[in-house]
Amino acid sequence: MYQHIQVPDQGQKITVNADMSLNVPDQPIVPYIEGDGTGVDITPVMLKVVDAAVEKAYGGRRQIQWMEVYAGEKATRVYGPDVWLPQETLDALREYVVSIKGPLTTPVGGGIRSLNVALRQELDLYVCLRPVQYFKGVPSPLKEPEKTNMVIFRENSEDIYAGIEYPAQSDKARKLIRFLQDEMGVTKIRFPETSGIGIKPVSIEGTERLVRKAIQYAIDNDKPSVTLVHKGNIMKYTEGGFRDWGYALAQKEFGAQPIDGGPWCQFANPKTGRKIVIKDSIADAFLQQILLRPAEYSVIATLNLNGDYISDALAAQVGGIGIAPGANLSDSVACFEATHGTAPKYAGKDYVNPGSEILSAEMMLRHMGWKEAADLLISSMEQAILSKRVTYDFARLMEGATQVSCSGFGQVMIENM
Ligand SMILES: NC(=O)C1=CN([C@@H]2O[C@H](COP(=O)(O)OP(=O)(O)OC[C@H]3O[C@@H](n4cnc5c(N)ncnc54)[C@H](OP(=O)(O)O)[C@@H]3O)[C@@H](O)[C@H]2O)C=CC1
Ligand SMILES: O=C(O)CCC(=O)C(=O)O
Ligand SMILES: [Mg+2]
Repeated sequence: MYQHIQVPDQGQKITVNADMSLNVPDQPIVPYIEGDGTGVDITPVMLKVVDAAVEKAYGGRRQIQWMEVYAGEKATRVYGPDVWLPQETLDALREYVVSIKGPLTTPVGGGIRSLNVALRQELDLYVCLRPVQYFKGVPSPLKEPEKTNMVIFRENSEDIYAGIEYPAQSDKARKLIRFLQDEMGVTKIRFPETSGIGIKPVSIEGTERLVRKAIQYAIDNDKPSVTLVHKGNIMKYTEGGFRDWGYALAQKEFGAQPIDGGPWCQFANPKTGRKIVIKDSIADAFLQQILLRPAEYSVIATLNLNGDYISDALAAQVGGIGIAPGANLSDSVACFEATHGTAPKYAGKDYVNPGSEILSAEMMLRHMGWKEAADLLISSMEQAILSKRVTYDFARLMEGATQVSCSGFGQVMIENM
């Protein structure tokens, strides 16, 4: 029994088998978080468009029973002023296995820590999976945007996102700095009296489980390469560790052999026989190469902060974060969410592109094995874009476009199913 979550009368839970495959009933109960800011605009549109696709694909035989759960500002209205991420929200997301969320606001500087990060950490959703793919007709700053076709595996549970940091001039910052100076012989904190300080944990286990998923994805989807993106020349034992442990895992678990003495290595895809190259790139160079030579990159495995930057940069190459979907995954639980945030200046205006959250739902349907409904979301979005009835973000860059609202774009998609 929940305090504020209303479990739908109809429908059943999705369950997980011992081999981590899913049992998906025809009427699964799927929790959703509306989200802050533009969440109030895009989430209702996503629900409506997904319902229409499921109805069209299965003619009433299948239907999602949506169950609202609360986080962020809405949670504080439902549960009380300081309750941002209620325990029963976490319980429900775990218990119902597959869920979707709108964006949640995190203040800069002080205030609450990120609820998005907290959710990933509490549920150990260690993979942030963000596919970046071009839709025909989308305006892009690149001449050949179709050459950008990558899938980001961003480590979601550690790195500087662990939130171990202390404000400048606080007792804890002073204590930690004194410890570093007195016990660890550190002399290079330039202004010790006024430094805020943060800690960046990166582990062998955390790296291995992420890189394993990235390589398995390359095998399952017949991809030519996995690139480990890091800044290991500077952060040798965290980002450099990630690179070394990633290569070691590829050799140990997938039988990869060094190319020309390494460190790049390769193995034959056991499903197709085609070779998969494991390579690495230093993050700053990588950010220029994805613009200049995007076709050379396919699956990307990277740490939390790099993955955050790279996600938005790659999204821009194929038309922006209006159509950038994502998933947060553990071995059993999945919570889907857009790459973008709450875009507060547009909140409540029925204005922004709901495409990222709809495409996140497309990933969710595919994860559930509801391929026909997922395919309908893709084809109807393609049609909507080709007909140039698009939201402001595309309309301002397209010639001859008709600008539609957030809900209007949902309606155009439904008409195209
Ligand atoms: N997973 C999550 O819940 C995330 C939450 N956040 C949080 O969101 C808040 C705002 O962050 P901010 O840095 O402004 O980043 P946002 O991603 O919210 O917005 C940045 C810009 O991206 C464009 N954009 C965002 N959403 C859409 C959309 N649906 N359709 C079209 N364009 C869009 C807009 O560009 P333009 O101005 O050009 O129109 C917007 O100004 C912060 O509190 C941040 O912490 C951020 C990222 C992820
Ligand atoms: O948690 C936040 O507020 C921002 C997170 C973010 O930018 C991301 O996950 O891409
Ligand atoms: Mg981000």
